[in-house]
Amino acid sequence: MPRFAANLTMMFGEWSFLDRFAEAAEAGFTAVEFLFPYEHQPAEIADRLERNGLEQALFNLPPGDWAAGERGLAALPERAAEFRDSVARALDYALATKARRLHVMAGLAPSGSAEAGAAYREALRHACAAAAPHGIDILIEPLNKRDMPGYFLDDFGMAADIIAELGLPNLKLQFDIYHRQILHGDVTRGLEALLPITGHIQIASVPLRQEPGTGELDDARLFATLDELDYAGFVGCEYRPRAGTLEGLAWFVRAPRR
Ligand SMILES: O=C(O)C(=O)[C@@H](O)CO
Ligand SMILES: [Mg+2]
Repeated sequence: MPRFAANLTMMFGEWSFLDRFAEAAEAGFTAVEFLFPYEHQPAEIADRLERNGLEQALFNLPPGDWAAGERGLAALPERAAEFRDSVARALDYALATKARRLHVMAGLAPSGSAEAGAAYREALRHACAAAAPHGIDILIEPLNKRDMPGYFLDDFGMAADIIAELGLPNLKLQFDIYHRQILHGDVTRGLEALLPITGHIQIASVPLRQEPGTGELDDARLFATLDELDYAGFVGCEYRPRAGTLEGLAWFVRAPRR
């Protein structure tokens, strides 16, 4: 069974953000992820991880003005300086929390735009160079067009091509099974083909983005497939509980504590 990371942005919303760490540990999780830690000091997050014996699997770089609809900066040529600042800020948090993976959001830009493509590649080169000395991977995640209309990285083939083209050892794919199913389907073959370049996996039911096992995919079989493929990374539980986080955990198989 893969090692699951509770997504503290979507799960445990019944508690305040800092209290979600203890609740996740109590529920049996040994790792967590979330979108953004930036409303709290790095030391506060590190303390919650330490106190609850949790590993920080992943979080995102600052995405620009999220409340105003921004969804990342990397593919926005006019925001290159701000993007570089966001890399430094995220690395401060990654070092404090011992996170080994950072998700770089591309932003809203036409997928076919040469200018956006060039800015994106330059941004990824910069992020990977800054993260590499710390043993940190930079992840890119294709997002489906229904949840994230206008998002630059909207295709798994495009992500794989960019990773191959840049050839950076710490640039990896964030394979979100929910987005994969909506964008392309063919999830098992996708995992088989892309696992060598995958640094993180996420799961949610399709189409409602709720608990695994409640949608159109056979999630238990996909977890077995990950075991068969010797996937040793995390599976982030990036779903919105249907009727309470704890009430919806019947699907969850606790990993032995490491
Ligand atoms: O939406 C997702 O899926 C994510 O993983 C986020 O980090 C980006 O919105
Ligand atoms: Mg995701």
